[in-house]
Amino acid sequence: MENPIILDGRKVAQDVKDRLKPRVEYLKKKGIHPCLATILVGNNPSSATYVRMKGNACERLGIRSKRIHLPEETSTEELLHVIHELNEDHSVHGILLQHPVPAHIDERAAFEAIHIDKDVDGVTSIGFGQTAFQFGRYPSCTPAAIIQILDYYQLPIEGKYAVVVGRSPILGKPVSMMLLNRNATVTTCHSKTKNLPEIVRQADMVVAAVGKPNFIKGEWIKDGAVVLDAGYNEGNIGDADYETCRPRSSAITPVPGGVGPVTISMLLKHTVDAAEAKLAGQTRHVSNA
Ligand SMILES: NC(=O)C1=CN([C@@H]2O[C@H](COP(=O)(O)OP(=O)(O)OC[C@H]3O[C@@H](n4cnc5c(N)ncnc54)[C@H](OP(=O)(O)O)[C@@H]3O)[C@@H](O)[C@H]2O)C=CC1
Ligand SMILES: Nc1nc(=O)c2c([nH]1)NC[C@@H]1CN(c3ccc(C(=O)N[C@@H](CCC(=O)O)C(=O)O)cc3)C=[N+]21
Repeated sequence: MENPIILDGRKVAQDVKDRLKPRVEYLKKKGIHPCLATILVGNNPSSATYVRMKGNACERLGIRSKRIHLPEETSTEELLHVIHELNEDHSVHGILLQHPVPAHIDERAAFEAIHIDKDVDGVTSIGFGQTAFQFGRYPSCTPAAIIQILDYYQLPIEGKYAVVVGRSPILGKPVSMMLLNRNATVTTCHSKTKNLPEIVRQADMVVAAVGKPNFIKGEWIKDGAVVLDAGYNEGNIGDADYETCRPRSSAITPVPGGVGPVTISMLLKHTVDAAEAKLAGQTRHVSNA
């Protein structure tokens, strides 16, 4: 392929945010100030950066951000307590617990503690199940971002063979479900997959969600495939080797400026959705508490 479409995540994110602005204004007029609580545990500098970016993006759009930073030595019980308090706090509409938390904490237990109405990042098992069954409100933000990019550029999903490399609970697994729900034929690969390059070579659409810099090679990419790189590694490096993948693809997300900014815009969208659901009084009917 001579001139692949460079899928401009900043443009997609701006479009999402522009459409949120009037909704935020309306909520405020009705006396509801949308609010996202972010929880950062420990001192991982890149996690701190992402959480700061999320909080700042909220505030730029007029969404309140309640930023909670807990020390590295926080116990699972202490973290659960903080989450329970946020569940009860009527001024908070969404809760984002930044992954990963320090290893001594039971991250799954912490995710599960988030009330389904406030699970704007689709991290609970109920949120995931609802995403898979197509009736839930908030899918995980990065998978939602990938779908948003495809739709913005009107790249068809139905009937395509999608290969997802990675199966984590908030990225590889849910994006596989979402692509399946859009009638793609999906293969999900992981660290025990044999012949990964051969599988990727069949794909019309490749989602890179591995967490290893430049892991997906250009030689694995079928001519004209669409490459969606969710990877975000030290030094702004994606999981797909951009220089070799780009010339073979028909469309590709760069890093930075691809999936990342759209992920943040989806988080804002889900927070506004949650505030609106509260205004409409819907949330009392859906509960995992
Ligand atoms: N842009 C954004 O908004 C976001 C970006 N990210 C980025 O996406 C990437 C993935 O994140 P995340 O899903 O949380 O990472 P995880 O580490 O949780 O998962 C990585 C997945 O990749 C698989 N994997 C590891 N090595 C190989 C291999 N050699 N061959 C095939 N599969 C392999 C693992 O397999 P197994 O299950 O067998 O261990 C696992 O399923 C990271 O770069 C992260 O920074 C993440 C979230 C949001
Ligand atoms: N519960 C949870 N949900 C997440 O969605 C989540 C998480 N935990 N843990 C960590 C990863 C990482 N992540 C990023 C989001 C945006 C950018 C982003 O916007 N990056 C900009 C660059 C920003 C810059 O560094 O200047 C870009 O790609 O253009 C990057 C990474 C979300 N994550």
